[in-house]
Amino acid sequence: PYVRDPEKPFSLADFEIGRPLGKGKFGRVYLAREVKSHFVVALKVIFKEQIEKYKLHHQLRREMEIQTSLRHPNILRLFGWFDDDERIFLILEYAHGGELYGLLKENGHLTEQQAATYISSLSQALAYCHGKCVIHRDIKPENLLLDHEGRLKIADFGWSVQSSNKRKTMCGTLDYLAPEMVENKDHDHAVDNWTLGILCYEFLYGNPPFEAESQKDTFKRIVKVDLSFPDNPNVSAEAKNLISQLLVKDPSKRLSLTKIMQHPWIVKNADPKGVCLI
Ligand SMILES: CC(=O)N[C@H]1CCN(c2c(Cl)cnc3[nH]c(-c4cn(C)nc4C)nc23)C1
Repeated sequence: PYVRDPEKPFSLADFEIGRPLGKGKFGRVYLAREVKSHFVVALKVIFKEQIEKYKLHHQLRREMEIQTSLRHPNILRLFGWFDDDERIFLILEYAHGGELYGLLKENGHLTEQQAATYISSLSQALAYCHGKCVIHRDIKPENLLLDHEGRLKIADFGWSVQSSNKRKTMCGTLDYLAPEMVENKDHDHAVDNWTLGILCYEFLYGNPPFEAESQKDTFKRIVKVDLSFPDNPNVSAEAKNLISQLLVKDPSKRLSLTKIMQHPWIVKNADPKGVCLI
């Protein structure tokens, strides 16, 4: 097979560009193929004048250094980057299965096996990040992708790219923020544990637990932890038990990532290989 000289930097000429996958404030993401190897990637284009305008060089560099250093089956790879006069190009792993959110909206909710497998994968990915002192992986649903085997991939570098379909309602939503964040207190990695509780609820019921007509009402429901479980045959008592141990106001009292992975509902329902053939 074709082996590339590792020293030779990539350039745009090395890629054939395909359809747009998503777009956002800082640029677009395209399906692309490396010409010689036929290797398929997602190519994220960021306009330099946008970076200059918002003074975001150091944040972008930090995000790229972090993303390049993270190697985990549930974190989307950043293979490298290159630039031309007006654009920076990030060479990203392509997730063939698309957005997990699409699967959730299509079926209305996930099975307990799917939900437990994805919560387990997220917990493992976050434990890996926290182990490398990388916190605050922004795990909103639009950042969760699936590979060709249905394995979850966290695709976020802080450059939230609004994908090309649906989820316009997502941007600016408070639904996933923990109390200490909406109350603007300092927060640490325990916010991710809260978000896992939100996601687990949403995977099983089809919508986040504190959804309300207005942001103000969502805010009130979050700070009050106004949690209720509608009667639903698809949701077991163990699932509710896990969610109730994550959606706890005091960050120090939330179930740790290790305890999540050992929870009976996870042990019983999660696929050990993290693969959930859809
Ligand atoms: C957070 C984020 O980046 N969201 C969007 C934009 C790029 N991005 C992808 C990224 Cl960054 C990587 N792989 C992807 N695969 C897909 C995709 C595949 N199908 C069948 N449909 C889609 C959509 N999208 C990506 C998804």
